[in-house]
Amino acid sequence: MAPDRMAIVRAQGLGKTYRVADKQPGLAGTLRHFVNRRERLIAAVQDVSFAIEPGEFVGFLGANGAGKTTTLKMLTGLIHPTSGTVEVAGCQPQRREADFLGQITLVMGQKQQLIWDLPPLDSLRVNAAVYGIPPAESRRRIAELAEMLELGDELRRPVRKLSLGQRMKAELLAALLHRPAVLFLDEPTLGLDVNAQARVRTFLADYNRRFGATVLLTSHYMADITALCPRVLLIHEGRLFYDGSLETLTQRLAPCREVRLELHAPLGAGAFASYGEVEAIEGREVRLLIPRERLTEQVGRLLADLAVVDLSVSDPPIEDIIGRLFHQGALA
Ligand SMILES: Nc1ncnc2c1ncn2[C@@H]1O[C@H](COP(=O)(O)OP(=O)(O)OP(=O)(O)O)[C@@H](O)[C@H]1O
Repeated sequence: MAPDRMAIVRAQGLGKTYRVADKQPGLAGTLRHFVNRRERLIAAVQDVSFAIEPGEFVGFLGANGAGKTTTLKMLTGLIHPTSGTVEVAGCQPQRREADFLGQITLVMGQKQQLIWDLPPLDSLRVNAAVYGIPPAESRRRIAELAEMLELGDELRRPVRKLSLGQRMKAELLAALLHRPAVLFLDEPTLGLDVNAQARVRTFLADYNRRFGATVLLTSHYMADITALCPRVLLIHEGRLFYDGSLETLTQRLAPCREVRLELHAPLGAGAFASYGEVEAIEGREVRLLIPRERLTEQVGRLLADLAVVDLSVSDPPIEDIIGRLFHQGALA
């Protein structure tokens, strides 16, 4: 890849190999390991190169264990690369210098920084002090972000009393108080209900537009990616497989939608063969994959031909799409 002078995030030949103890379970295994220590190497990320320009909103896709979190940890300096180089906002992340930390933020859907028993406002005051933001400026930023996030009184209630969606919005506020130029977001909508997901999404789009922030986002929800990310990076078994527009990727991925049916009575898989590909049958519930261009026609036929109690259409989970893609060898 040609070096890109404009890039705010740049990875060049990035790799990470973990060393793990190769120990058999049980006491005998522990003793054997004690006298004959054996290690196994896991190449979590291999030779990954990409460059992201300021203000871009990039989706980072890959199946479970593909290497996304490991890459994000290297980009934020939490772990050192085994090979290659990383540069973010002109800094080397692994040095964890104050200048670097002031320019980035990392939000992990499964982890929280807000203190459970305190209202978010208390944690926000601590964050403001840590980043050296003067009180008046910090109040102004909190008010601005709270308005964008539709947060009010929730900031005065202990975190443990907030809903998951309110908690995630407060987490985002805390993560953005220091106005980072680069946002690394790892599953920020994980477990949220559909409405809360949509609100977080709207906020992230507004934030990116208003502050020109650069965002690298991982999500298992295809809707997050399609709503926010014109460009995607796709990683598979630690290697970068695709870097380009989401549109082109979607055309390469099986362009199917998932149709869920509830029937009056169970039917065998053969009954659905002419409508689409059967993903799963559980009693009276059936999931089918139908190519987008034939969706209207096939749904019409299903409703006309079968005793359907309920029907819904959605994007198949991103995991399924990517899993199928590699299974079919479309990119491999
Ligand atoms: N600390 C660690 N020690 C050893 N192996 C690890 C460690 N962290 C991750 N791995 C392994 O490295 C590989 C990549 O993991 P990583 O967490 O980066 O994937 P991911 O794409 O983020 O997956 P997920 O979507 O499940 O979070 C996996 O095989 C994982 O088991």
